[in-house]
Amino acid sequence: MSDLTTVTEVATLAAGAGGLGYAKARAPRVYWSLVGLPVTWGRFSLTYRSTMEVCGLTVQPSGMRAFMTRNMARREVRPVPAKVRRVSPTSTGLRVSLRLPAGLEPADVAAATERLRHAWGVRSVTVVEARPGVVELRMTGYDVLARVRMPRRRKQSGPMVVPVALREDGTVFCRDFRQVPHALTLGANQSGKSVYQRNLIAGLARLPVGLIGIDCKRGVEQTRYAPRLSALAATPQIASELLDVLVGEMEERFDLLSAHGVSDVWELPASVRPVPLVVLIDEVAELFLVSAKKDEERRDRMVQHLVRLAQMARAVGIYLEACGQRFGSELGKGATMLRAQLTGRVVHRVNDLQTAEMGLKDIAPDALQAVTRIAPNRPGVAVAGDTSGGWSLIRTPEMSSEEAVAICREFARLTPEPAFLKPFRP
Ligand SMILES: Nc1ncnc2c1ncn2[C@@H]1O[C@H](COP(=O)(O)OP(=O)(O)OP(=O)(O)O)[C@@H](O)[C@H]1O
Repeated sequence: MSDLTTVTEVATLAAGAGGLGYAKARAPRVYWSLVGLPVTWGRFSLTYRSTMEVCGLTVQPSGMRAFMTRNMARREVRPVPAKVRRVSPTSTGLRVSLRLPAGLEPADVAAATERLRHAWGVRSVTVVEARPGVVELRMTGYDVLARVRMPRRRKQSGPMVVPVALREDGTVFCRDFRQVPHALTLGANQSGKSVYQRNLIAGLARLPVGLIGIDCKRGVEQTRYAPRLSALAATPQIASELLDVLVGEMEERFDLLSAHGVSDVWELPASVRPVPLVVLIDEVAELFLVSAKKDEERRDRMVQHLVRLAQMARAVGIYLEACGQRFGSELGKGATMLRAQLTGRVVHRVNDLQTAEMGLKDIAPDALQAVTRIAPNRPGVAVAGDTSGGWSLIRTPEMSSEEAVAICREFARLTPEPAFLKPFRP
């Protein structure tokens, strides 16, 4: 929908069917730009000082400043709030950069976000520390996760960065494989895991990377992405052989690094750098489960290979992206060790607190409550955490499997076909 159409739509909705309230519900983004933004900006400017004062976000002025105010300016001495450095409107809200006075810290502002949200009548307020002494207040004017629309223009911020979802504060959540090489996505049935994977695959498909699928549910999820997959394992037996080959490839890549005297694949000249590989594992628990005693040896070997890849393969440009309903120690030997290496975590709605703990307790314990509050009628909403202890509420844009398949077909020419993966071509 073009902006012009949307503006016209708002006007029509407002005029015809129930006024601005109706328009607000049907086209919140345009309603925000036309009505919400000027109102909120005005309210913010007029009440900033008093709001900060009642929210306890002020400090006593220094002795000199109090003296000057009292004796030179002949004004009443009032507590000092953070200095507003910049106010910038966005398509989803308002961003305010604040210089904190001595005596206030970002945690003080973060603790007052609920009060600020009500005072300025916005949907959410998030605090981000921009640098020491400066924080950014990110306000959203409406529920941006109700119907996710990713910004049309996006900056490519790295060779392995894929935008996959929108955060509650209106910013884009990206999966950056170089920063967080391995990740785990958890969630109950119908919680939105497949749509998350589709967004990820659609983003990766556009990049010069090799995609390797491991889908032991006979390939029901991943076979459709075959045009863009360099390899696919649809049974535990083939997955085991594929992991053997990947570990061999990792060792060869380490030899290449040492021959060039570097410790990371990205330090190699582009002409000799091997293509980055992303291993997408659907329903990771399937790799751990065995139905007969004779399969145990294969399972142990496979888990051992996965743990080795997770521990070392980042340096040689091999990344793991695992997905499943649960991933606990009950899966057996190696499960906890592997999970500890999958440091990027995205947890959708889960059936019990224990599953949420498997995903987030070791990296962002504060986020557990947020996971348990995800409503069943909001598939695709998830908590994304990482090892920095930070977390955010995200939601993927809805994407059908046909759309993802079409993108894989469109970018099929980018599919690398290295010789060592030939036996596993889908
Ligand atoms: N971000 C989203 N926005 C809107 N609808 C979504 C979103 N994510 C998922 N859905 C819808 O929720 C339903 C379940 O999604 P999905 O198939 O991704 O769940 P799942 O966790 O993979 O389920 P299962 O484990 O049963 O395969 C689908 O109908 C899908 O269209």
